[in-house]
Amino acid sequence: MIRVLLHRWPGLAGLLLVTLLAVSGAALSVYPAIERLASPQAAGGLSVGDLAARVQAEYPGVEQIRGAPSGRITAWWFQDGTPGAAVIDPATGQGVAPVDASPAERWLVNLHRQLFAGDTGRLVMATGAGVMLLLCASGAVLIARRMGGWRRWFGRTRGRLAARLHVEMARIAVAGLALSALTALWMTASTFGLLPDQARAPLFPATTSGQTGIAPNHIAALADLPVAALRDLSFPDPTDPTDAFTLKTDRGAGYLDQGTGEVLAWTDAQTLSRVTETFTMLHTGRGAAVIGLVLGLMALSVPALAVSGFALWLAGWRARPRIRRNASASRAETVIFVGSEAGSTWGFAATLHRALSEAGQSVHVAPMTAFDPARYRAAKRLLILAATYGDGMAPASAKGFIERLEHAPALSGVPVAVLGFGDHSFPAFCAFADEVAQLLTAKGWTELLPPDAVDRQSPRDFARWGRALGRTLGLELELVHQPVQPATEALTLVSRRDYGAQVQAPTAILRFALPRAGFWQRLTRRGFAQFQAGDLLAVLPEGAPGVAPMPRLYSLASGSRDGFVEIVVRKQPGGLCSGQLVALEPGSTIRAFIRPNPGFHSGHGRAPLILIGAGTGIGPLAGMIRANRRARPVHLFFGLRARDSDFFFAEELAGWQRDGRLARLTTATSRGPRPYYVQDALRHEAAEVLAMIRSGARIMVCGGRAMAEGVTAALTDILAPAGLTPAVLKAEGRYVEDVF
Ligand SMILES: Cc1cc2nc3c(=O)[nH]c(=O)nc-3n(C[C@H](O)[C@H](O)[C@H](O)COP(=O)(O)O)c2cc1C
Repeated sequence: MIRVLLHRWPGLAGLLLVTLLAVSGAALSVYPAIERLASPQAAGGLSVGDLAARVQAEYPGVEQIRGAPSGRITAWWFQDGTPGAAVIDPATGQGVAPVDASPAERWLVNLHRQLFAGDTGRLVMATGAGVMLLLCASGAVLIARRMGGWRRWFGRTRGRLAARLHVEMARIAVAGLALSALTALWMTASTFGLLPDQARAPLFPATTSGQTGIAPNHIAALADLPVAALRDLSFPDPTDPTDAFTLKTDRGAGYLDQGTGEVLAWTDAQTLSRVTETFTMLHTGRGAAVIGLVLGLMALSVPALAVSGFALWLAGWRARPRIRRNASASRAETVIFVGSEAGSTWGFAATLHRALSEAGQSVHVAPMTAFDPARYRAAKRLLILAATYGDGMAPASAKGFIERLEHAPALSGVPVAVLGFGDHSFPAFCAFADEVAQLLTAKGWTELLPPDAVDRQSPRDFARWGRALGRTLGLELELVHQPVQPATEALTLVSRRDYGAQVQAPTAILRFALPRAGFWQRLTRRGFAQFQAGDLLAVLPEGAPGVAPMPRLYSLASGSRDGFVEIVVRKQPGGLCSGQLVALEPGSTIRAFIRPNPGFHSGHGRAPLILIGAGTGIGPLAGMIRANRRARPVHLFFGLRARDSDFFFAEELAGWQRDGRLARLTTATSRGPRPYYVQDALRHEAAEVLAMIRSGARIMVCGGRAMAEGVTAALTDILAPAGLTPAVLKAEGRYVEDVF
């Protein structure tokens, strides 16, 4: 509700208006600082009386002197029949600069306050400020939720780049943006006379002394008044004895006799008008130039927030299949939650929605991020379809679900079923769905069905679960879902290098030409337009005609900047896809698409990298070293069987060592009189490894499961003297694995 109604829709609707307000406001924020630097300031002890006398000496026809909170003094006069005005140097009373703002500033002010459209424009801009305030308030609540509480406001952010950027900018800028929006609304209300804050001048005195000619520096009320407190001093007509000085200060307003200097009438400013003055100062920065500049800088985050917010919405919108006739959350009997990263689970959810709707139920489908039990007033059951990513992590559309579930009371009489979507070749098979199921039980939710899993988007697994669900609900439920694969590209093999024949493990490094990315891919930097080593190439094997093949995933040993697509493939005994790939000849083609794997990217920092790989696991690590053109310190531990048979990338590794991309290479060969594995090499170099970790190194492991377990055991021992564990490093994102 907060995310959608109070943040997403107002944000999308007000995107351009709020951006325009913020950018013009940021540009205007520099003027008060310039004004402050350019305006001569009054000396500390100077009184308004002395200032007025100095100005009068220079300009005998002076009519008005104004003081701004910034310290700028301006005067208006009438001399020899012509009006004049200038910024005044208080030390001399002489004009030093013209009063008028520059044309650029005037143009910006007109745009920022009223869109060049008078009162209507003012109201439009005020609506923009209102939307900004709403976005700040709802955004702050969403950040607190995402971070797991207000106290963790500045905690580590995770997730996609656009989401991270959005949160990181917002949590710094939100207070300033809210202040700018609030003060803008207040000023608009004051402009339209909606606040009872106008400094009410007292009634003009009915009688005066009838005398004229007192010098301003002889008027006690002016002699005691510091220049900083002056807002406006209007001089009387010396030929009219019934006229008087009009004085406005930061404390109030009144009239002074032009013959005796006596205070004829006075009204103190009301609290509200002081609030208005303070708010105006904060908003415009006039009188508080540094605050103005800081707020201006914060306003500059708005275009970036708008772009990242829009990109997030667009990505979510594109990833979600259109669910037709989605019942509202409050009326649905069955609520289906989807945890998905790449979108395929949404397809399963759409099939389930259609089948249940056809059986006469009202069904609502939502991402797991929208979980809010208070809304499901008519719900009789909840169904959770959750994929798993990384090392048992939540997928994008389930971020924050665990925290929400922890804080929500169980709905009584509303049982829940959890169906995991995963891939058995990952060690943490459906681990996120398992975590959800366990937490539901711990929080006292009733189980509708025992937790189940769909392996590699298997239509059979899904249909089996559907039948079990049907039995529980007393329905005939036949779920037929054939997952739709992303569009594939044809890749042509350009070269191959063969290894492993001597150790009965035929392996090839296959290099394909980079296919031309389509317009949309280039625009959104997806697919073959933008990938890096560690992402996955999903290859569709040739199968029996009419049968949709499941893609097989291979870690990429190259990035799009390399200009080719490279993978390392070992022929698996009886393996359909690996057999076909290893048999490819240059010129032949395969069909494939890119699966991003952001959890296994080397990142951009300068922190050292410890890369550990065995066998074909060297592939993505070699690609990361090739991309290391800025010579970040990289230490590679490479486990192979025998140097003369499967030392993949041997020549390139030597070249990368020479040109600084690879700082150090340690190989461990397992075949021979004394088998030696990467975990042995790690223990052997424990001191160096620990020193690198202490200096902030990130560890990346790629290869078979047994090797990864051996590495974890070795690192457990190596880290112990520093009071660290692999689990701690994993939680910090400094220890990542790509295990098969
Ligand atoms: C980079 C990556 C990491 C994955 N990690 C796991 C994992 O740790 N455990 C698991 O069971 N499945 C894992 N999977 C498999 C996905 O969970 C599975 O393909 C799922 O059906 C994807 O659903 P989605 O398309 O809705 O995101 C991973 C898939 C990818 C591409």
